[in-house]
Amino acid sequence: MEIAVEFKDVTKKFPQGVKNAVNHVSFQIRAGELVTILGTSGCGKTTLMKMVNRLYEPTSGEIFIFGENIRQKDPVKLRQGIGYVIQQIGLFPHMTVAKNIAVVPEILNWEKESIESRTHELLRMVNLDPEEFCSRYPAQLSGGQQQRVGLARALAADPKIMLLDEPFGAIDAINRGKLQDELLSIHQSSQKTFLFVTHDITEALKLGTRVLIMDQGEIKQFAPPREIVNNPANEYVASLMKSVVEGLEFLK
Ligand SMILES: Nc1ncnc2c1ncn2[C@@H]1O[C@H](COP(=O)(O)OP(=O)(O)OP(=O)(O)O)[C@@H](O)[C@H]1O
Repeated sequence: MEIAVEFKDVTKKFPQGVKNAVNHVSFQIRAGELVTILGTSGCGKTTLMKMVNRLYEPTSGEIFIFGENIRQKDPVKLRQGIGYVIQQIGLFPHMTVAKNIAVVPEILNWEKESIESRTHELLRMVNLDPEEFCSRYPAQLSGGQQQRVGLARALAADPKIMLLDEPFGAIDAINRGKLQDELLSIHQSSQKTFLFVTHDITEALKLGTRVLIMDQGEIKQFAPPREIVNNPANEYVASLMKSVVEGLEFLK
């Protein structure tokens, strides 16, 4: 099986940081996996993710994407091939929904007709009617709709890898559940490799083909959800899983 993302002994220390934000981390992600990265606030999830598209550079260690050392790639070109969705969305406020989605295809000089048909296809994929939404501006959308457009924009140029950093963090529980289901079906139909950061244990277990659990910059377990639940590798993972069950204790 092809390896999409590989970290080899990667460490990141920020100049002001006392400890390493990411501490000697090694792992491999196979093409087509949806890996959720789970851990409490400050454990290094975002730092790990931002090294994949070179928003941060590792202090030491090497990162490979489809076998290529990303240090040898132009960061701008690298990012054009990697979709990126964050909680704060970052849609361009002065551009319509259609223009927002078309940003990368336009940079890549796609034909006008291809851009238009791709925009419509993507809006349908994230359950927004193109007729209704193409010409709206971000301020005229709900938070959940904005997040859907953010997802469509990240998918626009058909990247092989998608990075999602707490993309549904600010969405209410009902819409969050719907977006999770849509993400699962997009993942299943697209064959892309997804890395999805969350601090929500249920979300990590629901979405991940494998879950990468971090604590204090280190990997505590990297395994399929069922194995994490049935065979936690250590006390830390066991206590995380216990907290999910205990969260439902009040129902008794
Ligand atoms: N630019 C920075 N400069 C200095 N320290 C940083 C910087 N960014 C993050 N850190 C530190 O690195 C550690 C890991 O941060 P990171 O943002 O990766 O955590 P996280 O797991 O994504 O947390 P959260 O769930 O709260 O977003 C934290 O201790 C944080 O304070």
